[in-house]
Amino acid sequence: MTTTKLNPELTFVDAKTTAPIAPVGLMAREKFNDLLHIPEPVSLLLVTAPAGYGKTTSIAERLDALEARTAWYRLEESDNDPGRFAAYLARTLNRSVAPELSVPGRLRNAGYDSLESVLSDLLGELPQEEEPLYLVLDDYHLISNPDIHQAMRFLLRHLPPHLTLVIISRTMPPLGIAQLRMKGQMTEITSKHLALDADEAQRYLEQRLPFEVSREHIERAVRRVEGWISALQLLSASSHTSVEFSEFVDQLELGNHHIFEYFDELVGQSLTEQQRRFLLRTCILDRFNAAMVMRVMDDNDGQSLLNSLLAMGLFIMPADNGGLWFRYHQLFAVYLRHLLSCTTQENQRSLHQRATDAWLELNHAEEAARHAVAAADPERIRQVLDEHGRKFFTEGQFSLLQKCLDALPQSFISENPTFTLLRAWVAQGQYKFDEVEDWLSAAENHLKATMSEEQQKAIHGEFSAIRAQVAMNYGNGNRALALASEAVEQDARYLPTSRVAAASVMGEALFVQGELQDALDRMEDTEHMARSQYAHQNVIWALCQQSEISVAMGLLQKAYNIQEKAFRYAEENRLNHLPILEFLFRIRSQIMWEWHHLESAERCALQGIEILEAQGERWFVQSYTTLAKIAQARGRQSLCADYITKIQKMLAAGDYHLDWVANAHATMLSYWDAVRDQDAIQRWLTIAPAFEAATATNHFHQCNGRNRARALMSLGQLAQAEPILQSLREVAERTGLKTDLNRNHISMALLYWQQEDRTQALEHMKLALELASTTGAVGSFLRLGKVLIVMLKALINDGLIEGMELQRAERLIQLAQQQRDFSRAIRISLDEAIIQDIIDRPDVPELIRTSPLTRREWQILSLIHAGLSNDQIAEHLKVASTTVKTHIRSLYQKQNISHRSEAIELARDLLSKIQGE
Ligand SMILES: Nc1ncnc2c1ncn2[C@@H]1O[C@H](COP(=O)(O)OP(=O)(O)OP(=O)(O)O)[C@@H](O)[C@H]1O
Repeated sequence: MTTTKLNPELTFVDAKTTAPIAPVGLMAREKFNDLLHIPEPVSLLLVTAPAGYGKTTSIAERLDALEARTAWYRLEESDNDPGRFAAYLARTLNRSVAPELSVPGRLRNAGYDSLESVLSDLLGELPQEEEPLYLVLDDYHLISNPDIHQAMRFLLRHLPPHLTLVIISRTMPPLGIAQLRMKGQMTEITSKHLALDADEAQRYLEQRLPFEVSREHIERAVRRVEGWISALQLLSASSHTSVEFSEFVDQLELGNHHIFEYFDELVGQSLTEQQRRFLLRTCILDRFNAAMVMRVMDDNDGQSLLNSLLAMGLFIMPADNGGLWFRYHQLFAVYLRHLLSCTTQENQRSLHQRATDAWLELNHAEEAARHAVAAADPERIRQVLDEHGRKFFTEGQFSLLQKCLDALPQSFISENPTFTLLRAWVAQGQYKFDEVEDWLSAAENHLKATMSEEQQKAIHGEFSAIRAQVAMNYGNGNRALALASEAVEQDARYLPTSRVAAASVMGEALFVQGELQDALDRMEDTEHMARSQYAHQNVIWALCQQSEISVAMGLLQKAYNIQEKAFRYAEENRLNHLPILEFLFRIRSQIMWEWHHLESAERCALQGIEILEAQGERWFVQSYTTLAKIAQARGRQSLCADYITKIQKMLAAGDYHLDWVANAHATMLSYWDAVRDQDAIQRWLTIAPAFEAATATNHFHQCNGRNRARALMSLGQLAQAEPILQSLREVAERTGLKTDLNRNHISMALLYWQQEDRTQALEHMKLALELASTTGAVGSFLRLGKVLIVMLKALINDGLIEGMELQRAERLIQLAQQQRDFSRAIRISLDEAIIQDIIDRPDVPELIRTSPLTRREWQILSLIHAGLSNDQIAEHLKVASTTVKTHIRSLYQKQNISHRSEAIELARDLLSKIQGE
């Protein structure tokens, strides 16, 4: 404790003892209410996070919003002087809560011997009220004087119950935090809490950006900046269009000049040589602890080195719950790696080699593999793969495996059956089927000379499993079944999951051939085999396949339950980061879309994107397809258009399975139909995948066929569409593809409606509604747009449905009314059912009731509204132009109309009442 007397001569700066001024566009952060508004006030509220994380602003905003009594003291370096510290502390209490304090006067005159005696007097003089008081010490990391720390510890020991000390700091203050934490006397707010989540970021950005940004881009931005508000501020100030926005976000991975400058200032000159070396050497690591630091730094006291860095308040974040592992903030890591690349002081390759060895010593194979790859060190890669390659595979670490295998010389692979199998499976997973065969043949040639016949037979069996998978992907079910049956008989010697894989292919082949029950049984067996081998990837895959088969059978609830099982398995085995999980999220989002739970569908699609982010955009086709469907269902045209453009580009650039392609095409066609882009539909027809009714024994061939029919329907070529739908229906009925049957009936209802065959249209709609009782389909109905309302109303008015179907129809009408269409013109026709509905409404214009129109006049009104000329109307109704004119005259007279525009207005008004627009 200091011995000099504390009686400073000061001219006070008022801003230091005033709460900060709120920035323009201050965003409320209600999520802190629970932490701040606790019934029993704690002694210490500790707010720690790196610079610019919103510590000061958030706490000021919340304390103000909660109308808490506060005293602020904003610290600077110069406040390390105890006299100055005491004077400002007394002043802030004096100004904010206790105008009668004698301490400031005594400090000025006689002075005090110690900070503790100042604090004792202050505590004694504070009003003893019950109302909570928050004493905020902002920027406490600037305090380095041990006397002040000691005084604060004294204060914490003697705080009255109504007083909470709020410490805002970039570093952990040395105030005996561990004890307070154990005693439950403190609340902590860290970067984890301060980081903006996607909802907050959306609110924050929407306020600042003059253009619309998709949720997907917002989530990506939040992930890249880890919710760091200052980076989001920079992002919003730097982007003027949504394209600039996403470019800025993408660029962050490579580095951003402004952010580098910010870090330059932050790190500044304050580093010792050893600390600098520490930063450069550890920035290549995804995470580190004291032991790791010791190894990469060749230092025998890793802990104290780590502590000295943590005390600097840099962007070092906790990487586990135990507080032993740390990592750099992603943007800070990019900055440090940039510095590393600009220096010759360190040899990056040897850093990575050292890291490989260190991780292997700690038995962290994945990290070891990543560093061995970064070091481009084949021997080390071989070592990692020898020990852990199979585990990477069963766990589904395909992209890591690929990187390892890419870095190995070809000969390393062909001489090793396990490496060859890994290589070939990875290639097949990336749809590089030709490469699969190349790898397998190369190994067979090589191994012929060195292996016994018995060994070769074993290898052949395992190779057959992968050849079966390739045959499957080429759509050759029979060959796949033959090869898989061979493989399933063979014990797996080189890759433990070969038999599981073969069993899975058999299930898939049966599925594709429309043998749904057998396929399901097979996939259940596969799941059990995979479980017994802890082959996580295969377990999830088998469950996803079971879910897909159940969807095909029309059992969407069952499919949902199977997905739940898969999610549980993933959670129990901590697999949430595995790429295969994207498959699970994707099929979950498809069910959610069908059930019209658009928010959940969107959430799942976005989670899929997050999981596959590191693998590259090529894999987002399916997620983008779902997002486009959701955008369409929400009537968000430009967003939907963006996704459609992206999907088109991706399909043009890559080779995808028909399942993905057909699904994407369905969405593209639906979009073009909604915006009436007939040229696009026409063009699509010229390049559309071939369709053969005989092969439509699975959902993707069914979807592909339906796409063709829907395209023809959009172009008015109804007669050509009809036989396609008929054949799809027949195959779906025969094989039990209930979901497809449901969708086929919906399409057929539309087809016959367009052909003005009301009876057939309604019959198919009725069948579709009946099937929907088990499928729960909603999305497929709503895709029809507003015409659905007319058909359903006709069904109801004609008394053709009752019970469950009636209820479903009413619900669908409601949803279709709420749905926003892209097209400005309302496209439904004034069918009898709709006309009746209009006449029955209390809010229709009087003349509609008093001078009723004939059926023909209604038809003509509808066609005028659709934008047809008199000649076109005559042609459409197959009557003479003069007849049309006569009807129009009568219609105008009855409704007291003199211009065509008034007729259009009248029709729009009437239809809008029915459609909910
Ligand atoms: N709730 C909010 N609404 C609007 N802007 C905010 C909000 N929170 C923080 N900001 C802005 O973010 C930036 C950083 O906030 P702030 O200064 O509070 O961070 P900090 O963590 O206290 O930083 P430092 O450690 O540098 O003191 C500021 O420009 C601030 O205006």
